[in-house]
Amino acid sequence: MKLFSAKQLKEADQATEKNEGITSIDLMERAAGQAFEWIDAQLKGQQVPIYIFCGIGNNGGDGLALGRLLLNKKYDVHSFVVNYSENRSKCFLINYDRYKNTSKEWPKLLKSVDDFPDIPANALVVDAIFGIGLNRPLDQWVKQLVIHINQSKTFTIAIDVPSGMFVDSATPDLEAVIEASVTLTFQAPKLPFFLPETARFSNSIQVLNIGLDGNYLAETPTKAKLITKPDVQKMYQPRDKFSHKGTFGHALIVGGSYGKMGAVTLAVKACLRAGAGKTTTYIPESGYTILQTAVPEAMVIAAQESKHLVDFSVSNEYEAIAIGVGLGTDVKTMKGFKKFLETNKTQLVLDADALNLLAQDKELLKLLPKNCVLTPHPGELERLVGKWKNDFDKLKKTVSLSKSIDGVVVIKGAYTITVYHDQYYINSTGNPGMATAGSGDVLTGIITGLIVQGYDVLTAAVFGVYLHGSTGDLAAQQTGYNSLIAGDLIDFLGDGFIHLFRSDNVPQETAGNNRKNSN
Ligand SMILES: NC(=O)C1=CN([C@@H]2O[C@H](COP(=O)(O)OP(=O)(O)OC[C@H]3O[C@@H](n4cnc5c(N)ncnc54)[C@H](O)[C@@H]3O)[C@@H](O)[C@H]2O)[C@H](O)CC1
Ligand SMILES: [K+]
Repeated sequence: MKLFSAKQLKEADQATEKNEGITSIDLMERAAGQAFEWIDAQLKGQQVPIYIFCGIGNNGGDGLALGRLLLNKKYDVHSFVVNYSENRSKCFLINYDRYKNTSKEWPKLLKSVDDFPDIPANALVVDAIFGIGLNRPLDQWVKQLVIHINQSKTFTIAIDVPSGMFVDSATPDLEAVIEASVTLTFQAPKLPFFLPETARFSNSIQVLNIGLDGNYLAETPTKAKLITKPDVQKMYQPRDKFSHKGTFGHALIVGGSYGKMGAVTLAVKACLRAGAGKTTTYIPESGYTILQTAVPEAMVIAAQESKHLVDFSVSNEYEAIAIGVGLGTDVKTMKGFKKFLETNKTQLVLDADALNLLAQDKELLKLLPKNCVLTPHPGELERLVGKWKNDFDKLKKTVSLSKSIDGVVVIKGAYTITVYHDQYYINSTGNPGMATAGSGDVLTGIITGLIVQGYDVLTAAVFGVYLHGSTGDLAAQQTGYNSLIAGDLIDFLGDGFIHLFRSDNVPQETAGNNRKNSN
């Protein structure tokens, strides 16, 4: 699903008006009508005081049109115009008149803190102060109004975006943003709904289709995409009946150190479950028995050194090498790692301590082969690219890193973002249960397993991240969040694949039953 910028949404707006022969006021009526339908379907006529705060632009116009529709359906509506400027938009003014013709009670004008109404605890608040047109910090008194609404702790519905949130750049003041209970957003979600600093303001997103021009939406490329099930269904490569294990590649997992062999165990198991034809691990000698016992399906090459890897001389028979899980950052390991990078030509997935070694000596980044995949969590990313000022700056820095290595960078988090050059692929699956030791090792294994099967690195990263998250969601239905452990992600990976082509409406019990049947 494409995430359009504010500028693109305005262009889509114009294309719709031109191609459908409608005016912007018709489009606003459509948007407000959709918001009305949604709210009416929840309230079903229930009488609660509805407090609508409208700005003076088109977001405010939406709010007034919505207020009129609610009044027509005999809801108890109280409207306020937040008079932050004299530059009222045309569509706002038309809806202002229409509102006055519907209601005996005119919207109350708010001009300063003194005008703020008390908001009853049982009120439903509608935030239509600012939408995608916000382009500078809020005036002090408008910020106070936002704080006043947030402090009311009432159920708050944001129209299009929570007011105060910037769509295409960093939100300058995180205290001046509406904390929406639900965000009714038009046509497509907006990028900051998924970024760590701002996601909490747009809890529970409902996308309302207002029928913007289909051609414009289809043909306009966006920097950011939200990756959902239909996107990954297209990525899946079905298996040929006459395929054999050689068809699906050979992966090498390099890592492990004394006390951290579990990381390699998890990665190699995940790699096999993701579908790699063959896997080999290259580990310090002390891990030999552990690996052979824990994963009989994997081959093991034990290095001479017992506790840390020092020498990384591996053959070039693999389609991809994952390096870093449980590796450690011993000085001798660093030396060997550098030597390995100087000669290696195989596709790489770099995680954990391999990223920490790269961060210790950034010159090593120049030795990476084209099209490698880096999977940092925010701490590892910061060590690689330096401190960022905000989420947009973080993306910018990650884009630079991706371009400089000509590879893929996966920023792990609640909404994992895969960055390739200046494209962002935002993942929509996963849950807080996955914040557990070893979860990242499993992801490394999945991505590597997909690459060796023939998925290109970008697809392997985007698809792998989605699968990792959806598998976590399926696992959590059985374990709950607290009890989910990384090994569960491996156990449920098969369900993750099967679920790709199953209806989303499968009840949780059915998913659970299927799992039991398959065991
Ligand atoms: N195509 C669509 O997506 C549709 C969008 N609709 C709604 O329209 C808004 C966007 O409306 P717009 O008038 O462009 O902007 P806002 O209402 O968000 O803001 C009003 C106006 O205020 C000025 N401004 C910006 N920052 C500040 C500030 N800090 N203080 C004071 N004034 C400020 C700026 O000039 C803005 O233009 C969209 O979100 C939807 O809700 C349509 O209804 C349907 C089609
Ligand atoms: K809003």
